[in-house]
Amino acid sequence: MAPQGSRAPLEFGGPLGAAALMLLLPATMFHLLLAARSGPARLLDLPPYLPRLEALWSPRALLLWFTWLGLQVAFYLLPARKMAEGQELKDKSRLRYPINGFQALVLTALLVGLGVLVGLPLGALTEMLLPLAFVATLTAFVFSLLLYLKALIAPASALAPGGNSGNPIYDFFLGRELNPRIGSFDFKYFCELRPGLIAWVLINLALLVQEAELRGSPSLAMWLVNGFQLLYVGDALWHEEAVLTTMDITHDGFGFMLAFGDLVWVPFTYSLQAQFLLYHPQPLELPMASALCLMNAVGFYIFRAANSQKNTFRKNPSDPRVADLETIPTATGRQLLVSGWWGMVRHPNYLGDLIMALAWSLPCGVSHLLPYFYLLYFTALLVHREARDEQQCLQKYGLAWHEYCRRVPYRIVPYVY
Ligand SMILES: NC(=O)C1=CN([C@@H]2O[C@H](COP(=O)(O)OP(=O)(O)OC[C@H]3O[C@@H](n4cnc5c(N)ncnc54)[C@H](OP(=O)(O)O)[C@@H]3O)[C@@H](O)[C@H]2O)C=CC1
Ligand SMILES: CC(C)CCC[C@@H](C)[C@H]1CC=C2C3=C(CC[C@@]21C)[C@@]1(C)CC[C@H](O)C(C)(C)[C@@H]1CC3
Repeated sequence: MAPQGSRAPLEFGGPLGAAALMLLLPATMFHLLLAARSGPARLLDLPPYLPRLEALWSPRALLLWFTWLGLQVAFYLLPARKMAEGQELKDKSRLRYPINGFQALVLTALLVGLGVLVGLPLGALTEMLLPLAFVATLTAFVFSLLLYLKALIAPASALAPGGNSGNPIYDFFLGRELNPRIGSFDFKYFCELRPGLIAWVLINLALLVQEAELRGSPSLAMWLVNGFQLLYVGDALWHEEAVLTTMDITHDGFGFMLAFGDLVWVPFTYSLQAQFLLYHPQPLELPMASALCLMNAVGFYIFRAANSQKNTFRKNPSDPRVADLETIPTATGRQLLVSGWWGMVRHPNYLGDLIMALAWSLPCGVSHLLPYFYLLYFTALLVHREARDEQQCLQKYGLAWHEYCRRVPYRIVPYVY
């Protein structure tokens, strides 16, 4: 049952928008997978061909996918170096989460390395991307249905503010329960980082290995894309605790949007640049490669410094690294930073992330739009996310938020937006 009197305004275009997204997102992903391996590799053309069911359905892919999920569950259940507490919930309690995502990345790397040493054909994974994406999509639908049903028996205090409109399509998409768990196993926290992000870099690596098999050695562009994205994923898992304060964990329910986004969209579309490079090798000279390394480093520096500054401040405002920063008090007792990174624009971390997104696409040259899909999608996602966050902050902080917006007028790009 939805909690009475607490209906949140509908997001994502309501039930119609949610239904459209549930069709459009998988369709877009399959289009990208097919276009990347087609000769013309055109983002805006109709799909080069429609795959037959035999090309999509493979029991081997199903087995591989469930083995992958099982492996990551096993790594999640291993003893963690630290247990972190999440944000305070409606009933004033706090959930505890294991911090062992980076350990899962290292263990996966060791296992895959061992596999390759004994003859595992890692490059062959690139031939299975289509059936893997298909079984992963089916899994995401079934999983979201189970989450929806589980939420029917959850107490009102466990429900998310957004996904309880009473419309089944909308609630299925957005997710009804905030932190669905069985015992201490937290489904949303588990899915947010590990299976999708680690699969992303593993797919990238398989594409690099396949390129080496086809052409004798991996191209410089492929090395760059692999290196940049591995840094991003390694950083996310190293700073795993920070995910506990993102809106995905604190605000959004766990439904199709995040289940599909985390488990399917991330590994199969975020690896698009490496997929494109395998089928469309691009020349890249050393001076250009150095410039792209610099661009990625600048983006990463802004992204990491801004995120760490906010996390340090939220954990302990008197920490010497942030104690001198100027702040605005709010009625909630919390403060808002108005100097340092958060005094430049209201989302400096998004700016850094966008600069990195550009550095990941440029190694693919400028002859095709396809490798720029991530940059285009990500810009739209962050602009929309920024607007959602703004709404939530306005509700939380009221006048203090208005004051912050007056003092820091630009959202993401100084003097532009
Ligand atoms: N690669 C990808 O696909 C994606 C990456 N990201 C990345 O994830 C990271 C996290 O992003 P996201 O969860 O959207 O949001 P943020 O990390 O930007 O967090 C927003 C929250 O920060 C707090 N805040 C805002 N302004 C201030 C301030 N001036 N002083 C102190 N606290 C402030 C508010 O929460 P409160 O006050 O309650 O603490 C606000 O709700 C970003 O780096 C983003 O780029 C995000 C989405 C997708
Ligand atoms: C396509 C759908 C409409 C929306 C799906 C969105 C999801 C793919 C993203 C929502 C927030 C995300 C975050 C990351 C990955 C993408 C999703 C799941 C993130 C884990 C990437 C790595 C970063 O360092 C991070 C800050 C940990 C990110 C957190 C948010």
